[in-house]
Amino acid sequence: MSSDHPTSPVSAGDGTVATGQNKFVTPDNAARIRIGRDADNDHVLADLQVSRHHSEIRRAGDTYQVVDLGSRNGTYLNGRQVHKPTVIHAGDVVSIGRHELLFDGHRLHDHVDTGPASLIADDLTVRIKDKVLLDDVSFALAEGSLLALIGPSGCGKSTLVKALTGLRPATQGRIWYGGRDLYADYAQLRYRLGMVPQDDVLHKQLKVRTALRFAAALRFADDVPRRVRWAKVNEVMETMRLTERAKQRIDTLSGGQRKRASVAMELLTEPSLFCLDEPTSGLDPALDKEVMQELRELADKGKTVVVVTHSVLHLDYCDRVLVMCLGGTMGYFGPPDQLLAFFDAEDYADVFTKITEEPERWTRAFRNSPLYARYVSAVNPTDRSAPRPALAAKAAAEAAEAAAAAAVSVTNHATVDVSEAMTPATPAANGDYPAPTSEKAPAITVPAQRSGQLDDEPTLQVLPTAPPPLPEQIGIEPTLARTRPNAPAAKPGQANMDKQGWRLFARNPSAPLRQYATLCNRMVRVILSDRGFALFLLAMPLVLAVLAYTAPGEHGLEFGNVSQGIQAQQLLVVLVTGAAFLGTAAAIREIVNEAAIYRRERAVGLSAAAYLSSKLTIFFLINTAQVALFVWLALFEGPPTRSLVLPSQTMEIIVAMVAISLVSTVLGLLISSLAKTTEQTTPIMVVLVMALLVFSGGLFLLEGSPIMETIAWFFPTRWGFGAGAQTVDLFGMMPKTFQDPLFQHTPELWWRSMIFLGIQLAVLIGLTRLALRRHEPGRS
Ligand SMILES: Nc1ncnc2c1ncn2[C@@H]1O[C@H](COP(=O)(O)OP(=O)(O)OP(=O)(O)O)[C@@H](O)[C@H]1O
Repeated sequence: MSSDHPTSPVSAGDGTVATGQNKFVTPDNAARIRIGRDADNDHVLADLQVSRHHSEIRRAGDTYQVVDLGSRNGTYLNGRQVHKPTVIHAGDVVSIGRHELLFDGHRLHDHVDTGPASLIADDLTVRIKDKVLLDDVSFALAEGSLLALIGPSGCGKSTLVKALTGLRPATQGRIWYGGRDLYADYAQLRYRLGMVPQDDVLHKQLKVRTALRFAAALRFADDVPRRVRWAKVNEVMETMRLTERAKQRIDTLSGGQRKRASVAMELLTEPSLFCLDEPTSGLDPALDKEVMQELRELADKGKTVVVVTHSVLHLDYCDRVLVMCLGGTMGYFGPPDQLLAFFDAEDYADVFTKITEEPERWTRAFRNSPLYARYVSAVNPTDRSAPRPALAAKAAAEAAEAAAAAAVSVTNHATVDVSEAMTPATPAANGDYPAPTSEKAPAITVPAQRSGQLDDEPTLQVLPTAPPPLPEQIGIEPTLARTRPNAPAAKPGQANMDKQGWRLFARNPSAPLRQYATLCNRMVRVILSDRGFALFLLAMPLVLAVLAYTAPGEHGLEFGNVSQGIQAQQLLVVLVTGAAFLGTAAAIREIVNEAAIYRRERAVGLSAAAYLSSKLTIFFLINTAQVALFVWLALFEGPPTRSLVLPSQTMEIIVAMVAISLVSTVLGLLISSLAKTTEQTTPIMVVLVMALLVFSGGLFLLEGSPIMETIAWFFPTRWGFGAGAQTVDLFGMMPKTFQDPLFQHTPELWWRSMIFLGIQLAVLIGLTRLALRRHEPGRS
């Protein structure tokens, strides 16, 4: 690219020119263009996912570099996040929020994705070990289409939705989203996808408005003011007709309202593609119809909507229906009004019977049908026999016209009707199904160009719209990626997710810190909203303290003779067990309970470190208070006679017990992130608390049994019990045959016990962070 490109005389005095919603800059010498949401940027992007000062394009000698300014949602170059100043080349696409800036060597052409995006599934196959869950599924959807996915239970509908949204990428095949490889560019494109899974992704204990406000705080750039976020929340509630329910708890909403709340949450980020997994399950027919109507409205507003449904009553609202057969194959893809004729069925029950009884036959029948040729092969990017070039040429001509028109009047998009691609198939030769009578003709939206001043532009500019699209970009064709040779492909079965982690934290600590504060706040609100759980947390230490008083003897942990030693040992066992129980009980369900929420929020930019830190902080505070109360009450009448390190004997015991409970909390969180269901956690907890008790060394002597002693090293109760025993000098009270050298009353041993607990804590936190990766989107 040349640096001697002429500078433009078209700018206003301040170097900016207003052009509709956008303005473009003509900086003198084009040394730098700052891009962001604030009005003081050279190029302003009105998008709540864009930070106030988001990125810069800087000149560096004869080249230009893109630099992220520590934005919350990142700057992407050809779909990969930019972590350091990176040189841009002609044809590169810099993406910021919903904006795509195409660099032509001199200028950046700004195209905003306001919704419409086409979708092509190309030969999607999902295998888990030897099992094929999805088998060669291919189809194309024009923007603004509504697709219903139907089929018998277990045929792979959810699997397909997970593949389409990158939650569990296909092990083979690709998805082209608006012409871009979804898996390769997933780190950036995931913000454009809306996904409403079967499980609710809002905390049901919260009120609708509160839950949506938290969702907005976690999704928008960290510097978006609260009033702007709240206004957006009000807007999406209005759109989904939830304003009257704003103060109602989500668990008191009807099924349909709950789904609307989930859709409202997704609308916050204005995604282009919406996938909903059984939003109508459990709803009565009226609500079912209502939800389908709403999805139709969304599609009419330009969103591409994919809905999994068991209900076939309202399929006529859809543009396309995909019938799946057991084994994950396609039994039908096409307009709803040709479906029954294709299956030669009277009703949908007949269709389900046929595909359940003879899935292979119907898979084959569809493969060989003109419907397949028309709706699948014709737009399948791998099928070179398809009549694509003609379509592309026609669309290219229309696009050129559209671009010329846009040169005069500035618009964000021009719409070119390429409905030919989507017109119904002609009747089959064998007359198996009738010719369609009516058909929506989805329009393919083409970015238009603002021109007029282009000839005299300065060296570096941002233009508010895109250049004339390449022919392949016009139809539902996956070729934008081909124009970007730098774009890395995704590995099979994976979607490219950039790791932000510490690098982002170092550049912009406010973003993850803001998330951390929001998550802590939300966790407290969720706990307080669940009165039963809050009372349980408060009652547990009281109940345990009462139980501690059932231990025989009146001397508590006082130093004394052998009989007092036995009493002290028994009381310490109660304290250690109580502390371990308090630690694990609350934490063990936490992550598995909200795994669906975590997965969804990770997909829209939640920091895993912020998430885990918030859990640790709140649980540590709760556990510390609980254990301190429990131990203080239990030792009210019998504190230890002497201490080792701290001035207060009781405090020293409390510190040891708190340490046990914190390590147990993290152990609970680790198990919670590994568990598949909440039900699994209860038996695991019972076994875990038993093991913590056995390996504490309080029930019987571990010394002298090397295997037991070695295993005990890995249990926090071993070191916590040891620290308590050292404080009370259990070694000094017990007869020789019951003396464990670990229990000697020395400060060195006490510190050693605490250091071991600290190491266990750190290791378990690391393991929990790793285990959380199981819930990451973009992994198979
Ligand atoms: N992680 C997995 N490992 C092995 N098999 C799996 C896994 N996930 C799903 N399956 C299997 O893949 C098949 C398709 O599952 P999927 O959930 O996609 O079906 P579905 O059509 O959505 O079913 P339903 O209508 O009952 O929700 C089922 O047989 C299921 O048991």
